[in-house]
Amino acid sequence: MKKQNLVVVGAGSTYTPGMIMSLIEEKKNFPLKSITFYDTNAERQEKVAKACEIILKEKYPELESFHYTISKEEAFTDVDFAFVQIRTGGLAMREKDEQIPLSHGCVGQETCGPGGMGYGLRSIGDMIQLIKEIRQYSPEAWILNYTNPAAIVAEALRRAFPEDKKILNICDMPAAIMVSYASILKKEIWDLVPEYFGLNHFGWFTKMYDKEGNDLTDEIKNHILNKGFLPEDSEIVNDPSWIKTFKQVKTMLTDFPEYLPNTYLQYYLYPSDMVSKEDVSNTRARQVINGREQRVHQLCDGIIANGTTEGAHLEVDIHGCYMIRVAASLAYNNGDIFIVIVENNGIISNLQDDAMVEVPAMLTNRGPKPFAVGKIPTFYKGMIEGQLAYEKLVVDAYFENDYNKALQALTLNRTVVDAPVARNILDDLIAANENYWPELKKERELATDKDLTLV
Ligand SMILES: NC(=O)c1ccc[n+]([C@@H]2O[C@H](COP(=O)([O-])OP(=O)(O)OC[C@H]3O[C@@H](n4cnc5c(N)ncnc54)[C@H](O)[C@@H]3O)[C@@H](O)[C@H]2O)c1
Ligand SMILES: O=P(O)(O)OC[C@H]1O[C@H](O[C@H]2[C@H](O)[C@@H](O)[C@@H](O)O[C@@H]2CO)[C@H](O)[C@@H](O)[C@@H]1O
Ligand SMILES: [Mn+2]
Repeated sequence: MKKQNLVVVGAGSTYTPGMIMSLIEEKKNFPLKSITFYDTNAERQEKVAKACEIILKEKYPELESFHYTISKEEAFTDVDFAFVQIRTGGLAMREKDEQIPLSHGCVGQETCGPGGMGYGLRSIGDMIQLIKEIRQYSPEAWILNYTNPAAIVAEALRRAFPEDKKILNICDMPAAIMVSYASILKKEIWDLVPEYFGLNHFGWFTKMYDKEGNDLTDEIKNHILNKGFLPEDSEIVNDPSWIKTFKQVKTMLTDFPEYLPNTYLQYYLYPSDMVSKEDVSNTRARQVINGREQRVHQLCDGIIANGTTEGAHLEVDIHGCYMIRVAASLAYNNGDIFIVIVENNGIISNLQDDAMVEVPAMLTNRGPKPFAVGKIPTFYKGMIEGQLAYEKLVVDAYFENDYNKALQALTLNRTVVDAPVARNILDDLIAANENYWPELKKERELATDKDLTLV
């Protein structure tokens, strides 16, 4: 088995120690020659990197090289895989994405609704720049992106790099949900074969099988309806916010019993309820700053101070394992099935071809080979088309510097709907993102630009 050279981009992320533990756990499936960390924030990366260096020395002695850098050339030269997990604007801007819509009575969430637009218009530019730079130094590398909002980033990358078939956008949410299904069924997640369709953070499981082909869907549904639903992945099992979110699956399944919903649908199906339960001074970003970020930084500080992982609470999580198994299937032509984000091209036959959809695909060294979904029923088609139009308009707004497209996007979003509210939120987001967003011009300014170009 050829050993891989991996670069982790955005290595100062709170997910990196979990990713390293998962790489250690999965070393037989995805053996590595080298790991390089890259981040624009040297200090944030160094803390995580120094701890990971100790973890790797103890638990991955066969790894030939580990180093961290802020030089793109050093980081991106001759890599086989790039795992990209950046957060433009950091958690501080995430907090604004959540607070601004809430202050107008709308859902305040990282990837859903106006917050997703705020985050998307920040992520796109950095992501395009990074892909160009990775390609400059490693034209053949697989680029696995899980930078959020994955739906908007995937659409932007589809447009910016139409010929590049080695960029794959992925989300871990379907896998985290499957960990809970596996627990209900007393099986391993890797024994399950899903049928699923939708957009990122906006989809449904239609069926769940085991590898022998037994249909387990009703067993899962009955369990959820009778006993409820809880997170089981180590990263979120004890997190009150995730527990609340998973519990909502029972409500969604009771109201819409046909398919098993992605947890993120709660924001689109019950927006008023979600808003009424939020505290604007303690949104999810604040909880993460005081929770996961602090915990990960303390963990790293402890390992660095002791010079050993002894006594450190280190865990493997589904986020890391999922990304790594996806990479392994691409690298070694395993043909395993994973839910990933790909261009529709007829997979969902009654949805436009150029939608970036989230569906199961067989992953080979030629890329993802998605399975046909066929026609989807009216309710899901309607929901998806509204959300898709929103996502496409956000990306239009980015590439065309068009204020009106952004306004149309927010007005279409199920979590907003009301045009004056959309305008107020948009104007506040523009003010908050002045250092990050492209300039959005109103119709009159765009028309003047056009006239000047013609002259
Ligand atoms: N797709 C999924 O299902 C999934 C799951 C988990 C996390 N995520 C995403 O992973 C990312 C990381 O999340 P986090 O909470 O750990 O954030 P974080 O802020 O802790 O880490 C992100 C890191 O990226 C760095 N960074 C920012 N811009 C950069 C750039 N242009 N180049 C290189 N590095 C840059 C930051 O300095 C930081 O160290 C986010 O985009 C998050 O939404 C996605
Ligand atoms: O609010 P956060 O920062 O805790 O989570 C936001 C992310 O939520 C999903 O990822 C889950 C993942 O599904 C689970 O397996 C585990 O690893 O925790 C993650 C969150 O902590 C979602 O898929 C991501 O896109 C979000 O970034
Ligand atoms: Mn996700």
